[in-house]
Amino acid sequence: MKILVVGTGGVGGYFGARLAQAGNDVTFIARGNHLEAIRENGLLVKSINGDVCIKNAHAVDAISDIKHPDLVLTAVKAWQIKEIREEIAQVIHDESIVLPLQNGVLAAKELAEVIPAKNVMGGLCRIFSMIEAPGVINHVGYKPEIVFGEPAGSSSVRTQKLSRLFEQANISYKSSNDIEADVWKKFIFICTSALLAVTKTTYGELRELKETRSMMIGLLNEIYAVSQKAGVNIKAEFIDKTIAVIDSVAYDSTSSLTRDVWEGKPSEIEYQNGTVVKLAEEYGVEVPVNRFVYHVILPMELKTRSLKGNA
Ligand SMILES: NC(=O)C1=CN([C@@H]2O[C@H](COP(=O)(O)OP(=O)(O)OC[C@H]3O[C@@H](n4cnc5c(N)ncnc54)[C@H](OP(=O)(O)O)[C@@H]3O)[C@@H](O)[C@H]2O)C=CC1
Ligand SMILES: CC(C)(CO)C(=O)C(=O)O
Repeated sequence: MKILVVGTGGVGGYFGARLAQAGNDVTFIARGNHLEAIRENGLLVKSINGDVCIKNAHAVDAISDIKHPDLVLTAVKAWQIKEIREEIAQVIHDESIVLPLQNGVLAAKELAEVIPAKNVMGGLCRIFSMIEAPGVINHVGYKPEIVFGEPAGSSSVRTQKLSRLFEQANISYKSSNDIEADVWKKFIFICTSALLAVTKTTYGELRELKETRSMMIGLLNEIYAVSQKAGVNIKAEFIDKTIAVIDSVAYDSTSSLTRDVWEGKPSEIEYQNGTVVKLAEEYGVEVPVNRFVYHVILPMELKTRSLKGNA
């Protein structure tokens, strides 16, 4: 299968390398010294599941350099979707699958505003990985998994095609019959990242102090209430299950947004708690904890973006 990985970071670098390792024709979109290093030395993925180096990885900086991919994995940060969607629309063919792996609930919608909706599937991923150095990805935690599904539910020829692809590449996957609910479930969980960021805690520290634990539970319940107004099919027990997951993750775990905020990098706050606040306003739901963490991070976010010329 001809695969285009747009964004060769923690996510795109890992999954793209596993697909290339399995013999697929993978092109990686990267830029700057990361692209140069990949071209010079190949793409090295260090992983708790076993390292792999894709020598002679096909890496370019322009999406327009590749024509007619069968599968496009979008693996840029959520706010970068709007920067890449026009170019993707220009290179795909009638049956290409565009599969977003972003955190948040807006990626598929933002892609389908420009790319024909029939080409866009719903998706998400789980992994703990990052760019360690130019040309080097480090997968340090979580069993990597891709979840995908038809926006309308049910299995299809292309969900079967993706299942075979990931199976052959030894990538854990779930073909979902309700990808909207799965994307929202991850969204509810991941929105605790901003609470970790503002309280300067790991999941272990956040959950053990009763004051921060109660904020965490409040934050989760608020997003659940928004999901119900949005008509997403999630049962109320999901919140208790999420709390149980948080109680079971390694004490020192954090998440990508938390680390981005701490490191003064642009973060996905607009696509996480910022989105919760906007949707809550639309639906008339009170979300005081989400509003608080969003507003605390916002000044740092705006400063970081203006310093980096990204505002
Ligand atoms: N990392 C993780 O553990 C997990 C991440 N996610 C989600 O996956 C998504 C991707 O995250 P992650 O992989 O961590 O992000 P990274 O920042 O590690 O990777 C994104 C890469 O895409 C590059 N990129 C962006 N736009 C372009 C462009 N136009 N041309 C070329 N390269 C480009 C970025 O370059 P540059 O830095 O120059 O912008 C960067 O190297 C996010 O939504 C995240 O929330 C989900 C689960 C786990
Ligand atoms: C929490 C985690 C690692 C799960 O995949 C994640 O999505 C992130 O760090 O952004």
